[in-house]
Amino acid sequence: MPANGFCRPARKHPVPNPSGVHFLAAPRIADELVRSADITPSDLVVDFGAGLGAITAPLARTGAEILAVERDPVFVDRLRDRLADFGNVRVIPADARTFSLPRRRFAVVASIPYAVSTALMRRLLSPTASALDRAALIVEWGFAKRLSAATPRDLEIAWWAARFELRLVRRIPARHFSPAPKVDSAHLTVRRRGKPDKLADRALWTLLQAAYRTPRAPARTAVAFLGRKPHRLLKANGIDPERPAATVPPADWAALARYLAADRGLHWPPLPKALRGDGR
Ligand SMILES: C[S@@+](CC[C@H](N)C(=O)[O-])C[C@H]1O[C@@H](n2cnc3c(N)ncnc32)[C@H](O)[C@@H]1O
Repeated sequence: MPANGFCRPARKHPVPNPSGVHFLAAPRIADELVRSADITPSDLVVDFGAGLGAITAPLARTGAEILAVERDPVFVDRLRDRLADFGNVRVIPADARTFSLPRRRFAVVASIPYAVSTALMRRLLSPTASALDRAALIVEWGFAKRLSAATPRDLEIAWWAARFELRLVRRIPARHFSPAPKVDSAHLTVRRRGKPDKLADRALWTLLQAAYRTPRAPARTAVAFLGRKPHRLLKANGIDPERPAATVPPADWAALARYLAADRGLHWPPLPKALRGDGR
């Protein structure tokens, strides 16, 4: 392994790359990514699409327990050779879309393949039973913009953003990958907001459904079904009652849901199965 532990595409022994994989070729960016996830030796971290280890290697040096998931058997072999000296890294030949997610609290640090970004985010962020705590990801620029927009464009992203802080850290120009892709990427961080609360999650889903059913209608109409005084309720929770429902920050809906979950006079329908499961 090179002294800095980074895995650039090897020039002397080229790896077949028929699928046009874009390897990260900027060690500084991999370091920043790992640093932004605050990884400590007690963490369990998954690197999805580990490739030749550009991110796995700096992750290994944190001393955390690392699961490096990679679908391509050629990369799996190269990765195993390269990281053989690290007892804290397990290279797992698997598809990120079906790999069994850890049951205990975990973090993800990865440059995830563009083609599976949505499927992976759905597995990590949608189920209330997901044990994901935080993530630092390299994703396609447009995807990062959609996820971190102040006004989520649909119910699914609002559900993610209400329970996780989704922050666009910086743009990563295409030239930092080899071969360079057509579009730029982004460093995106994900952090769970507060502790999971089953009843508050049910309240949140009900509120978001109401808000995104008529996204341009004032927020007060979205909460009218509760049978509480909408103006007073929203104002007391820092939400402008006249604001279009879909422009209310997802974190504000989450705070309102926690407040309402304490109201024993209200009953919340169970979550759909896809939102309850643990993504496994
Ligand atoms: C963008 S490259 C990133 C490689 C490496 N992490 C890096 O930063 O240089 C994506 C990697 O994901 C792998 N991959 C693609 N689809 C996958 C899937 N469904 N499950 C697991 N790995 C996948 C590819 O083989 C490739 O190694």
